[in-house]
Amino acid sequence: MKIVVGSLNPTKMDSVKQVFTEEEVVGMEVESKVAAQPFSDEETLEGAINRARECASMKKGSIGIGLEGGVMEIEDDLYLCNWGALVDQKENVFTASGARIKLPDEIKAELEKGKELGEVMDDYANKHEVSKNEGAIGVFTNNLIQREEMFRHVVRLLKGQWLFHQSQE
Ligand SMILES: O=P(O)(O)OP(=O)(O)OP(=O)(O)OC[C@H]1O[C@@H](n2cnc3c(O)ncnc32)[C@H](O)[C@@H]1O
Ligand SMILES: [Mg+2]
Repeated sequence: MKIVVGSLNPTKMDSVKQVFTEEEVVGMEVESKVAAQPFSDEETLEGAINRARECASMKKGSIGIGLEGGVMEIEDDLYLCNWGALVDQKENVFTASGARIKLPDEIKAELEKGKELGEVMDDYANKHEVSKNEGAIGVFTNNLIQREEMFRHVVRLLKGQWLFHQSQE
């Protein structure tokens, strides 16, 4: 069985490979069909589902996985949010979200100017491609939780729900 991941970002690809160890995992760039920087849970989830659906439809018999990063507001605070979706061969859709942390107000201010978090984080941390490495979650947790580990948890939640569904059939 083939797993198609809707991204070439190594944190996303590696997280799926860590969870689906027996399967062939391939990545492809697909459209999330939402803003490059989603600004709510709903929009981030929609991006993940769109990616997963497109991947699942690419090759018959394969499973599609979409992972999407975004931010969402709770009162005046902005939180990092991440969503994942798995679409199986029968077009069943499973969804799960990742851990969230509050972003500093200075990051919020930059995002409100219309910048993408990836770009803001590179400037903030004075690093290159934070989003493909530890991620914002890594920077702001002193690397205790990095982006790949956070996505790995999401992918495990997806795989587990899919396995449970299969066990009920
Ligand atoms: O190639 P894709 O799969 O699109 O990978 P991406 O890094 O762009 O990731 P997303 O589209 O899922 O995330 C939307 C935006 O938020 C950024 N982002 C999300 N989570 C992040 C994190 O933990 N650290 C840094 N940037 C993050 C990301 O770089 C994008 O600008
Ligand atoms: Mg992106």
